Amino acid sequence: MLHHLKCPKPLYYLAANKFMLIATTMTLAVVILLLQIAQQIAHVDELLSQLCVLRPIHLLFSAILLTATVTICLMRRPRTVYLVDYTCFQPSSSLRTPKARFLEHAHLSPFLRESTISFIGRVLERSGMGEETCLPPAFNYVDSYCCLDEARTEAELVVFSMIDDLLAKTCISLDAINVLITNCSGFCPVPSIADRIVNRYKLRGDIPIINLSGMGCSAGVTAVGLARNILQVIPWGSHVLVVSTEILSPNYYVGNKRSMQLVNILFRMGGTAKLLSTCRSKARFRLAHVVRTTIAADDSAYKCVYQEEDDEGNKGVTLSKDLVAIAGDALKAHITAIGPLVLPASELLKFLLFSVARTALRVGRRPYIPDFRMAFEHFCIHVGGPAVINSVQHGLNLSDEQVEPSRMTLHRFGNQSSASVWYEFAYIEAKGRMRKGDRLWMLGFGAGYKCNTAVWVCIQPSLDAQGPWSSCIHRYPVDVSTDG
Ligand SMILES: CC(C)(COP(=O)(O)OP(=O)(O)OC[C@H]1O[C@@H](n2cnc3c(N)ncnc32)[C@H](O)[C@@H]1OP(=O)(O)O)[C@@H](O)C(=O)NCCC(=O)NCCSC(=O)CC(=O)O
Repeated sequence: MLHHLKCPKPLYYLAANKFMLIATTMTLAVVILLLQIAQQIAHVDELLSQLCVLRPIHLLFSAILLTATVTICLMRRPRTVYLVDYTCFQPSSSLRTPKARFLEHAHLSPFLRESTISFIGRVLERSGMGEETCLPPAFNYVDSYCCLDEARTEAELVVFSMIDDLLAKTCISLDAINVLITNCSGFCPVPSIADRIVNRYKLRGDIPIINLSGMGCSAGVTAVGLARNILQVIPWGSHVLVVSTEILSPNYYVGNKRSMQLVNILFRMGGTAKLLSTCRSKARFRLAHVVRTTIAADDSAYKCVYQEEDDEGNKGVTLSKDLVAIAGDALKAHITAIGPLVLPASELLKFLLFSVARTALRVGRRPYIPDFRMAFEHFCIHVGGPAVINSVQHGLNLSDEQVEPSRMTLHRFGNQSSASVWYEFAYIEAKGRMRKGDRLWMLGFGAGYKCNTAVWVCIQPSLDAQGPWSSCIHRYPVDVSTDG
């Protein structure tokens, strides 16, 4: 993905600036310190005699000034945001859709041509998905008509069950939830999903609610970033409930355009609920960074995941064949922003030296790709499809073990849009791989086109963290190299 990366110049400048800043600050600090020591030695007697003439009122003013300065500095410092806990929707086995059933349904469809059905079969085999991924009941209807009630039922099933689990897990009272944020890209009923949550749980009347739609698969990270920003300005210790899902029933595509059928093939049910707070007492993770990059200004990037109607008027979402390359461009722009925040100085220095040498020697060698394995112990890469995962793996030089959570989530659950990265998070925890102090990179890609990051640092690993993997973690990892 990043091999066509020519020269991420901004990263070079940022690395150079960072070093210049560190070097200048350190030099200045040393010079000031030396000057002060020299002055003190020379004037120590003078200083002592001046201190003797200081009146108590001077000392009082100095103390007030110092306290005020420290208080202002502390107040202006951004508050740290924590993840109290999270839950993932665990679909019932009755919703399981083996590939044979999916294909049989395609055969029964009065709308699909033979060539479309054989395309579905080919892609299913190469999709990296197993036999246990789940779809809503509407996907089994032969006429594939989905009414609003059906879509609402799916939304309520997913959203209520994961919120119930989160309330039980965190023991938080409903009155302690101060803000609610939901994100669901393709199903935007009136009233919104967020309103339905307030209605179901009878949340307090002054709760601000935000409902994000049309924001694609990276919107889960967007919602976390929004929660972080809101937590900066509401009373300390408040809680924000963030709910991320994709509701599939109303978005089933019934036509024969291949790039629109791909969404039916790859996307599966899923959702997550998270509780964020500025209070650390019960938190399990600290939110270290949220960084968002959009390349929507570029026309092909804007149109590479695009909701539209085909020639016969069937609504669906087109996935462009260029999507993987465009995701690469978004990632390239993104690492320019995230690199200087997370990479150790040694890695930035290496990058700087390679870039200088490359420019000075004018060699057309591949640029140095920073080693993000030095910044993170765990990686949760959006489960876009096998081609997306492979390409991020190669682009960032990650090992098979580092992308294992992504491949296994694709195998067990399919592409669950913005919720996918949380099933990967749960996979790492269910495998018992999370340790105190570990850093996790959550990397979302989505329509727009966007690439978003959330970085989490583990405060307290869970002792019982099976989550959505409880019934199957012992069977994972599975070998997906033979699929297709
Ligand atoms: C679809 C695949 C699983 C197929 O895997 P393969 O290893 O077989 O690859 P392949 O390229 O040979 O593709 C097999 C067949 O699918 C066709 N094909 C592939 N991509 C296509 C597309 N976008 N539109 C139409 N056809 C497509 C090929 O032409 C080929 O057809 P033939 O067999 O006739 O030659 C993979 O290409 C993949 O993971 N693609 C990325 C899927 C994607 O876009 N995910 C993002 C979802 S959106 C999302 O999650 C959020 C976001 O990122 O925005």
